[in-house]
Amino acid sequence: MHNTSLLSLPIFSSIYDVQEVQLILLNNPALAMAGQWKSLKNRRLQNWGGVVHEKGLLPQPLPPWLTKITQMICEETGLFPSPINHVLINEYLPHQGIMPHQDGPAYFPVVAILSLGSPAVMKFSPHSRFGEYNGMATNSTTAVHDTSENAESAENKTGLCSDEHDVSVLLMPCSLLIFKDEAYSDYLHGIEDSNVHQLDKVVNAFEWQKQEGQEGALDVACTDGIKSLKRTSTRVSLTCRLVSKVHKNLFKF
Ligand SMILES: O=C(O)CCC(=O)C(=O)O
Ligand SMILES: [Fe+2]
Repeated sequence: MHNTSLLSLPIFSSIYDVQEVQLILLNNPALAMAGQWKSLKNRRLQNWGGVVHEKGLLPQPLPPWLTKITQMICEETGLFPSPINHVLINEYLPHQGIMPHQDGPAYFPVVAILSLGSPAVMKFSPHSRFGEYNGMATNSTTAVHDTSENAESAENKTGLCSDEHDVSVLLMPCSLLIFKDEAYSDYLHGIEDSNVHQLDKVVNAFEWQKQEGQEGALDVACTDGIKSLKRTSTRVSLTCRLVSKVHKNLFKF
């Protein structure tokens, strides 16, 4: 994919402050309850809204403290044809991330990620090049997943080839990232397992530049002219999506 196509990607169509939401969430006991978390190799996960299968969702109602947020996202963005019905909460320690992956086919192709806590950088890499470089069909070489958990077992191939078409986004606390269209279908997204994230390809550098020198600004280091974000505390994210096909009964699949 060419740079022009990358520039026209509507992946940052809505980034706005949701400080009120952070207050609701960080005061919510469900987030603190150990029993709600599933520990994965490199992060912890809470699954809300039911079980996602390839053919649809076996639903469970979202709790009111989550629908408050998902309704707000639907209303503000106008991008979801029906209410968001599935939310994953991921928790990352400073050295943790999520492998490059593509979200599964069960989801409506618009993703809203609310970031809380420590900032981090998410990288979008075109996955057509995985096919080119590895001589395999694109879909079989990417970590397409339904629940985020399968991303753990996928092989990370980002080191194999040029990253000139990669695009990175700084995920600031209390921001909402929406990605859709080509960003959903033609790109993998991931967060590096490192407590230092490079800022040189970040498209929304103004987000941290406007805070430079101020109290509470990002912890940025500069080595050989390259600026990097130092991750020092936990990040929590809410990945909000819509599974269009909802099954009331497992046996009707
Ligand atoms: O934590 C994030 O920002 C990304 C999570 C994600 O990509 C996913 O749950 O599919
Ligand atoms: Fe994802």
